[in-house]
Amino acid sequence: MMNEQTTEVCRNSIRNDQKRTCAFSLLESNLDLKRANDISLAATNLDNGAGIAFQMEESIPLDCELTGIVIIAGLFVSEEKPMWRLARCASSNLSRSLRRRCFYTAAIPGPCIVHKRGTDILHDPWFNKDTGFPLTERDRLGLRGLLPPRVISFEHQYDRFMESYRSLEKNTQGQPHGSVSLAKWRILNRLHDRNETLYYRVLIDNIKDFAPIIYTPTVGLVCQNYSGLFRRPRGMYFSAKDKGEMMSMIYNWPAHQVDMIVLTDGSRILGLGDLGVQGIGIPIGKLDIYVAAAGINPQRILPVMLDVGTNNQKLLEDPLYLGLRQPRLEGEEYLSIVDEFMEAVHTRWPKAIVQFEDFQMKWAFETLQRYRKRFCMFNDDIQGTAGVALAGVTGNMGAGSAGLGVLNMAIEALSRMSGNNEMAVKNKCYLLDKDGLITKERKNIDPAAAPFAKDLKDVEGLREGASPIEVVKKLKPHVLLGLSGVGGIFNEEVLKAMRESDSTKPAIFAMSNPTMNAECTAADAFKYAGPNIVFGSGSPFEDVDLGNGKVGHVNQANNMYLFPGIGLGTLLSGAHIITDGMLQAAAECLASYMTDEEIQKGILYPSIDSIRDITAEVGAAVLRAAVEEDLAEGHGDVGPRELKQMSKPETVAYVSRNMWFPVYSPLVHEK
Ligand SMILES: NC(=O)c1ccc[n+]([C@@H]2O[C@H](COP(=O)([O-])OP(=O)(O)OC[C@H]3O[C@@H](n4cnc5c(N)ncnc54)[C@H](O)[C@@H]3O)[C@@H](O)[C@H]2O)c1
Ligand SMILES: O=C(O)C[C@H](O)C(=O)O
Ligand SMILES: [Mg+2]
Repeated sequence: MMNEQTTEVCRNSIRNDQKRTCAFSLLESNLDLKRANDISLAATNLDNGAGIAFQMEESIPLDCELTGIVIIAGLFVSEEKPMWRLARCASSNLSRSLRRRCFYTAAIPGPCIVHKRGTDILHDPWFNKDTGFPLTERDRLGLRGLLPPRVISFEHQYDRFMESYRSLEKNTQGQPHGSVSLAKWRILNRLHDRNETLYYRVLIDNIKDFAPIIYTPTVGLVCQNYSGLFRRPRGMYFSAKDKGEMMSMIYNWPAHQVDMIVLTDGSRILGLGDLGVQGIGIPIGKLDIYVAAAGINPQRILPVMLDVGTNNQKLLEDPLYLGLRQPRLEGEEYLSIVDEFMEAVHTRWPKAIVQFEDFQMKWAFETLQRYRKRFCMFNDDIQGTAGVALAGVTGNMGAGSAGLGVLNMAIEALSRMSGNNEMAVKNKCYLLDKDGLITKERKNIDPAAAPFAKDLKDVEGLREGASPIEVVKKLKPHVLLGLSGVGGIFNEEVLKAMRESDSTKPAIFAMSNPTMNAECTAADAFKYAGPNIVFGSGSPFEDVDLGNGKVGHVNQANNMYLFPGIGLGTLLSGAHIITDGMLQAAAECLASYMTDEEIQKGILYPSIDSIRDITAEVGAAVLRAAVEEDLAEGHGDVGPRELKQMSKPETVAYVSRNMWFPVYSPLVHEK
């Protein structure tokens, strides 16, 4: 606990607005820096919950010898520099083990009201702290005797988990990649089921290592094996059998408030096709990213599976399959189920945002048009993918929901950025699907693809249905974008043809997921198309060693860079719909995030490690677009007028400040 003298110095410093002195006092005093919770609480007391601001950059010399645990607690520091960013910056030079012990939090947790006691708390991952319950709390909540006597700190629990994870990595070396990834997913999933605070903390701190496990690509494998892996339900399942019941079912969800829903019908899971009810893994993974990247409170998220049957024969015949054993509903029958679900959600949580994910193309477009003016929703594959591909799009393979979504938005943005009219930009984009180049000669052309179909007289030397190699050889494109879901279609011949690109730095994006479905690997892209390419892939690949100390940089061109900011920005704006303007703002924000120098080096996106920074920027861009369109109704205590008055940096700071961060809150029981 903080001693009397230090408390007094800090109190005075705050009163006199000498925040720096206060920080120094904390560091130089003889504090017992081993008890994170104690310090956080002390800080809360000092400022009556308004928080302490520590000027971290100035107050902790980067080379100082730190023997204890550094506790960085307090609220937001200054408009331009949110607390956690300062903290991250200050802690970046510390050793790995000390860094992990830095508690940078944008807000000191207030007490959390819990309506249960005893084992019910231990079995509730929202509140459970495992061995971390302090003795006083064990008394208050009827937990004495239900846990081993020793109280283990959060940091200790964290280390314990990471040790077991690292030893799993060590012990499974050399084993097949898929089974190792599943074992890693299992250990993380068990923690998720048991203790959400610790789970999200390890996820946030190790996002680069863990994203490939809880999200793409391992989540694909999890979905494929879901029925066998199933132990406990997560999220909600609405099925065709629930027709007429959804309005009451929605009240079965235990949380009073839900901010973010990710919904799938399982019909196009990554590039793996129709996985029926097993697709629930996708909403779960996306929402984990929402918590980690956007700081959406995990008590306010809801993964949803809309089970309308499956056309996957293998699953229908699988005795373990957990979904409805019937073919997919079609037409009006299908839409009536989605309608009922949307109405039910809107009735209970009118402000909840619904992200449609991995719907097959026909329903992806149809539902987007049907709901986007009535509900706060967006389709991530159509609308969230565009910005990550916006680095420059002139050639496109895969005329599905993602490919068309990218084209639509990219044409608009590129024409705005370049000053060319949309038609001029569109003329430079060529669309291929499973039947090759799409031209006006195509029979039964999909209405969504029709605007991009080429007139044969404008594509001299090419024919309807021209193959990728024909198109690449003829057009010498600057950018080759793959959203086909078909692994390996950027084969050696196609990649070699990209050497003749008119650009000195051609871009090759193999965006299909998971890894097996990528249009090419990073290694093949650099090997066959040459070292000068810019490479992006939906699933992560290792950077490629090009010899002579040169590295072929791999960019993860995945909509995870955008959707968390779209959701968070919309939520904080209080807008009741998500407009093209808001989505465009998100895309342009990401497109302008990197410096020219970085882009020259082939680095198109920041490291996943800084996903919270990016999300804060994207979220702020979305929020400001909502304000400009007069759609922002405000959120919580912050009304539309305050939002309007915020400068750009103030908006970024506001967004960062509203990100939830996992720390154990004191639990208070109420009947
Ligand atoms: N990286 C990302 O952020 C991101 C975002 C969205 C989708 N995706 C991936 O993109 C892929 C497609 O998603 P979608 O929603 O557009 O699916 P979709 O089923 O709607 O569309 C797939 C399209 O690819 C075309 N196609 C199939 N075989 C082809 C071939 N051999 N050559 C050229 N085109 C071919 C199909 O005709 C169709 O037009 C999936 O693998 C998905 O995981 C990635
Ligand atoms: O899920 C992903 O990793 C990206 C995208 O939404 C997809 O459908 O592939
Ligand atoms: Mg998707």
